[in-house]
Amino acid sequence: MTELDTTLAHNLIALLDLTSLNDDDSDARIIDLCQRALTPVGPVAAVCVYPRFVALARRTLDALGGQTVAVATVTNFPAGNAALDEVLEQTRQALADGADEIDVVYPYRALLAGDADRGFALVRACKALCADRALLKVILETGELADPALIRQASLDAIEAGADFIKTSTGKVAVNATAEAARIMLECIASSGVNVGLKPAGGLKTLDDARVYLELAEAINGGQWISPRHLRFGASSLLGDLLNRLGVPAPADGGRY
Ligand SMILES: O=C[C@H](O)COP(=O)(O)O
Repeated sequence: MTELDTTLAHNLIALLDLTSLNDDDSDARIIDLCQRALTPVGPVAAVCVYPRFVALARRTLDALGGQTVAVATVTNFPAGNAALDEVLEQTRQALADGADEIDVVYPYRALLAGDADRGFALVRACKALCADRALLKVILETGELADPALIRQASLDAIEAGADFIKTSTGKVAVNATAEAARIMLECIASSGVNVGLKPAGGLKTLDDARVYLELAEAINGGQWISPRHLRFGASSLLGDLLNRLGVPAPADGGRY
C-alpha cells in the first residue's frame, strides 16, 4: 500500500454512495448500513436505499451524528419502464420522507426503441420536483444501451433536461459500470459546460476498480473537478476493501466499528 493509495482510499470513502438495494433488505440491515457509513476515517457521501427505508436511514444517521451523510433513493428502479405519473409519485413520496438525492432510472428501453422524448420528459419532470431540494441522478443503464451513440444521446439529453448527475448503472443488469461508458459520459459532461457529475455504479468492489474512473475523470475534467458534488461511486461492496487497505478492521458487531 503506497502513500498515494492511502490517500486514494480516504478520498474514495468521501465519494462513496454506500448502497443496499436488495429485495430482502430489512430495517436491521439498513441500520447496519448507516452505522457502516460513519467509518473511523470519516463518513461516506451518502447511503443509497430503497424508498421504504428513506425515513429510517435519515433518523438513524441523525441519531448517530451522521447529519452530513445524504440519503439517496431510487425511483423507476430497476426496469426504467414505469409510467411517468408513478415515477413522479415515487419521487414526491421520497422527498416527503427526507431523501436528499433521487437516483431515477432513465427509460432506456424507450430510447432503444427509438423514443428519446420519453426520457427527456421524465428527467425534466423529476427535476422540477427535486428543484433545489434534492440532487437528481439519472441512471442511464449504459450496459443495456451498449451503443456508444445511444450512451452519448442519453447523456446529453439527461444533462439538457436537468440531471445533476448521470449514473452508469442500476447494478441489476449483466453489464454495469465500464470505463468505456464513463469516458463517453465524462466527455458529454465536459462539452456541456453544465454543472453535472458522474456516478459509476454496479460491480465496483476494489480500490483498483474505482481508480480507473477517478483517473478518467481527472484526465477529462481536471483534478480540481473531483468532489462529492461531481463524482460518486455507487457500490454495495467497495467500502470493505477501502477500509481494509487503511488498516481499519471490519465491524465485529453488526455495523458498529
Ligand atoms: O447504485 C448502485 C448499485 O446498485 C450498486 O451495485 P453493486 O451492488 O454491484 O455495488
